[in-house]
Amino acid sequence: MQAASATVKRFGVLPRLFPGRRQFVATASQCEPTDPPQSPPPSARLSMKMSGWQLHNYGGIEELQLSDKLKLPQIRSSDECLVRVRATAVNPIDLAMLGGYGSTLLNQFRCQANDDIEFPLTLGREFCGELVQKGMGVRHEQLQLGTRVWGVVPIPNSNGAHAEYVVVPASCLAPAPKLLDDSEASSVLYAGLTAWSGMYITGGLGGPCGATTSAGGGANKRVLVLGGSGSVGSLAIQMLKSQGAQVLATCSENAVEMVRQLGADCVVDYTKPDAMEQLCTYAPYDIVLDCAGQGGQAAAESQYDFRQYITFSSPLLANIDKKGLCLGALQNVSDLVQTNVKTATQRGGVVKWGYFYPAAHGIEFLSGLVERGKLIPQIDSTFDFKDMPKAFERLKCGHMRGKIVVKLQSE
Ligand SMILES: NC(=O)C1=CN([C@@H]2O[C@H](COP(=O)(O)OP(=O)(O)OC[C@H]3O[C@@H](n4cnc5c(N)ncnc54)[C@H](OP(=O)(O)O)[C@@H]3O)[C@@H](O)[C@H]2O)C=CC1
Repeated sequence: MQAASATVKRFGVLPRLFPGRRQFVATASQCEPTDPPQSPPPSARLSMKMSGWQLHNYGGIEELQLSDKLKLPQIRSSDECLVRVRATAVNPIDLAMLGGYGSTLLNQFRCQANDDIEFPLTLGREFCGELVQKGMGVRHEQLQLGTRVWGVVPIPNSNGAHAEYVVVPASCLAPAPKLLDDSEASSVLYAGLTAWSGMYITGGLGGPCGATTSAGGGANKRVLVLGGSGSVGSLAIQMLKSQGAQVLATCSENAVEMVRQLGADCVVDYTKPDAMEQLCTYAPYDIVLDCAGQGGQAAAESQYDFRQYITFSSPLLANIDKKGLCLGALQNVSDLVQTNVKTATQRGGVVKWGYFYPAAHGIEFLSGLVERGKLIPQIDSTFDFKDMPKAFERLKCGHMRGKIVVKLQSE
């Protein structure tokens, strides 16, 4: 009885904050009895305004504008959650989207889903924060109000994580691993799920179970990771080693030691004249994972053999930006076929395009690795929220050694 009244006090404020969406949002009595009695969560302190970085035009870093008068993003369907962001990260996709990359296709999704116009747009694909409100359909026991969570924002969402609050589907969230602080926890999932989907969905490394469950897999497979020093590459190496794969990785000279420490069995400095020769020595590879922005064309030009070459730098969105939906789609088919004809005849392998995919079982896989101490995030640099443009400047300079983190709250 005591617990129930405490909870009413805690969540009684929510329907008043969002009068139009009462049917989607968990209130006190609806959360009981699964919610244990807790001290008042931050939801009780939600205000209608928040700070966030927005774009009103595509362009350079100067287009990023900070405002403290933004409307909180709204829960629009019963499976969504509102999270107060404590830390977020800046990824190459943010910099690209700032310049308008992918807008032709992504706007189709955005406008269909939300009846929204293109701007304002808030970037930011991943975060660590606190669950402050959830839709009525969110029944996961682990997702209680007040839970410290980590999560990702699906690409078409126009409200990203470079703001005090973000709304995402519950499937894009999980409790943040206790071993990681907020900054570390904000830096894993976007790159981690990219590597995971490349390996297990596109590459089929663990068979059907690897793609549809958190089982992983890949023991004794030989994988070459191009760009082992960056965000995706540094996580891919650790994920592969945790599954018993043989891992070769490329990076530039000053990252060789770091990449070795991540567990790569052999590290090749790609700037050395004999780099290609060295890579040929260890071929053939079951999978080459291009985390270095090389693209499919590089597969045809390589001298080593492989079964699959999976690049995360596909021309898919750029072709559609350039030629429109129909002609761009045709161009994509043509590019993929042409690249594959070349590589099949020259190297005997296939080229595939890999993508970030926000799969709940991928998050579960990554959570498991962190909890077992098999995956340690690499942080390149950390910035305060007010210095977001500096974080973008850092990314623009390149030569990343892990992730760029932006903190909203001190830990
Ligand atoms: N399709 C998708 O859904 C996604 C695609 N991506 C793409 O994947 C790629 C990797 O992303 P991310 O890890 O975040 O990027 P980062 O910028 O964090 O890492 C790239 C790394 O590659 C190194 N590098 C550059 N050139 C080479 C080379 N020729 N050989 C080996 N290493 C090289 C860089 O260091 P240095 O220059 O010092 O060598 C850097 O450490 C990017 O192109 C990104 O756009 C990422 C996420 C999702």
